[in-house]
Amino acid sequence: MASVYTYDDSKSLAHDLADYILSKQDKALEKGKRFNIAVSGGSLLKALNSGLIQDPEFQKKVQWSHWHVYFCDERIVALENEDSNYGAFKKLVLDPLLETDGALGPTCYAINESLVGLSENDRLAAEYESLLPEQFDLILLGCGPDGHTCSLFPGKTHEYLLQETNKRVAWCHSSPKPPADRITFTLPTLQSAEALCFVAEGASKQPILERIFEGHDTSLPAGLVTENYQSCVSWFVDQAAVKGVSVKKETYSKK
Ligand SMILES: O=C1O[C@H](COP(=O)(O)O)[C@@H](O)[C@H](O)[C@H]1O
Repeated sequence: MASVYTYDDSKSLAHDLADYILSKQDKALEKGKRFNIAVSGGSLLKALNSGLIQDPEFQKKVQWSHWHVYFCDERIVALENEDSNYGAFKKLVLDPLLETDGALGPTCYAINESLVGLSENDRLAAEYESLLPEQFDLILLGCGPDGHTCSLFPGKTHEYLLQETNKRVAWCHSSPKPPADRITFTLPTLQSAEALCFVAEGASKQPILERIFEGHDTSLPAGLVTENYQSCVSWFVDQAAVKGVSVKKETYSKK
């Protein structure tokens, strides 16, 4: 079963999330020199800023120079565009890190910006796929109010993304949430990860979490991932996101 950890406020959620991420970092570095992590965009990044950058307990424990950071999905826009997930990660994690004394940053894998706007989106996805490690130690996921995760959207129009069995990264066109063109990890990439971790906060997520946890709704990509890969899935949520939802809430224990 997926683990669901619930918090009263964003700060304590971010604290335990950072602890969880570091337990995966340490486990990966016991085996080798790299921590292969993929991050999503959106609200998750604020939690990373709070837990990994601002929280004094963790600042010194993050071994950034061993981190290899990939993006679960990316909007096909210039990296400086305000819609870029890399751009948002830079603003909330990389730039603040520069202000931290002596900290070496992670290695980040962004899309090939020179292909943006050239109608070469399949190539852009394939190039990004060629950068991926064989397996991720951890993939950090968001969940949109419509139940999307990465840029895997619910509904017939985007079913082709969930049906993808060969490609590890696919081009998502006509995204219901702008911008329209994106690339996204596919289910095989998520399935092969050591650990998958969702973060969802706020009352706007409650109706969809009810469908995921109570309804076990696999028509929603976030629900499908939760149901199919249960044992390696964790959710960090706040009270507002699961208000009135019947789900077994666990207490996170420090690893
Ligand atoms: O469009 C996207 O949305 C999801 C969810 O974002 P949130 O702000 O509702 O948490 C995000 O995980 C994904 O990376 C992003 O491209």
